Amino acid sequence: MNAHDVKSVGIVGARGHTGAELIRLIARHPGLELAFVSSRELDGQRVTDHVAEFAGGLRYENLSHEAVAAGRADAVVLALPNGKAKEIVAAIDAEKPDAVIVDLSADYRFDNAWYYGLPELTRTRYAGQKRISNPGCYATAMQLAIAPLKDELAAPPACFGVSGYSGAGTTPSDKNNPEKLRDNLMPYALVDHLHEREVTRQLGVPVEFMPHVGPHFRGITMTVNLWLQQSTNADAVKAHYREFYDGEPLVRVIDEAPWVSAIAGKHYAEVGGFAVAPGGKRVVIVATLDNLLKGAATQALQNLNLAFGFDEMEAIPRP
Ligand SMILES: NC(=O)C1=CN([C@@H]2O[C@H](COP(=O)(O)OP(=O)(O)OC[C@H]3O[C@@H](n4cnc5c(N)ncnc54)[C@H](OP(=O)(O)O)[C@@H]3O)[C@@H](O)[C@H]2O)C=CC1
Ligand SMILES: CC(=O)N[C@@H](CCC(=O)OP(=O)(O)O)C(=O)O
Repeated sequence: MNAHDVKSVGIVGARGHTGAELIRLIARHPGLELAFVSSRELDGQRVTDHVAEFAGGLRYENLSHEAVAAGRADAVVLALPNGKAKEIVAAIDAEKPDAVIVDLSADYRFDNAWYYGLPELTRTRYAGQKRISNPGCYATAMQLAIAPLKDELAAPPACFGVSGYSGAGTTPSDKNNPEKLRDNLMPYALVDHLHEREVTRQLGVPVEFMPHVGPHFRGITMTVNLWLQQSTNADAVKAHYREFYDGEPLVRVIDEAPWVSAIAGKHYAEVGGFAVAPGGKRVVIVATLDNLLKGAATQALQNLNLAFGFDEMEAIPRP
């Protein structure tokens, strides 16, 4: 890769869990470099002191929206909590409309002007859009589990999800308090979670989602109960999923129900289980993924690679 092909990326909210993962991924990418990393709390501190995989003298900066927009980045990744993107997007729209923006929050997932980037399911809709909304972590797991059967459904899929507590970010709450989570499983937002609406909108079929947070740090287990119109058997369902995800390095279809401990720190999702109830119309499928990687940073890198014309898997370790 020639030096002039190297694209620069700025990260806003770079102290957070997903921002740190993205710094690690960009550090190993031959075609990307970091232009800036913005954080209020870490202003002035060296990135190497927080992300060991990063080499170089770059320091975190507390940048205003205007400074972000005026920065030299070809792409800006927003890794801010929900509800914080609008003003910064407006500043970039005004100053540098051709810059790519990848937003990790939920703020643009319902906006038709933005490309929704779940590559395995939506990449054929990518047509050079510069505004990219990165899917939610649970929403990624649900869509990967349901999409191959979405046209066969007889009822809304019921999705039981359990997330590690890194899914709740770094702002202190019960959901990321290891003391309160010890020996515990915390149900929350049992109807109308944002990801329920996100998946319903993206797949075009209603889904029912019941989230929980557990005592582990990273990784999601999504167990999905699907009622089908026609009866089937486990071998047929497995074969259908293998064919649907054939050639997808970041979706591994396995026979058994996957364990979350196996995908923590991994870039791919696993989909398996494929239990079929007597009668053949009720199927249970389990998907696991690392919420910080395929559920966030790895997916953001797939989207950046797509936007810059790199191989979609560039710098993403293969299974
Ligand atoms: N965690 C996960 O598993 C996933 C998260 N996401 C989404 O990605 C985004 C980032 O998530 P995550 O990395 O977990 O978040 P964190 O809470 O870990 O980090 C958020 C970052 O944004 C900065 N920030 C700027 N403004 C605010 C503010 N008003 N309140 C709090 N923090 C602020 C933080 O502080 P500072 O400025 O001091 O650096 C920090 O750098 C969120 O929208 C989240 O919903 C999506 C998929 C998965
Ligand atoms: C355990 C936990 O709290 N998880 C978060 C989801 C994290 C995520 O993907 O959130 P966004 O849709 O906000 O990007 C939640 O349920 O809100």
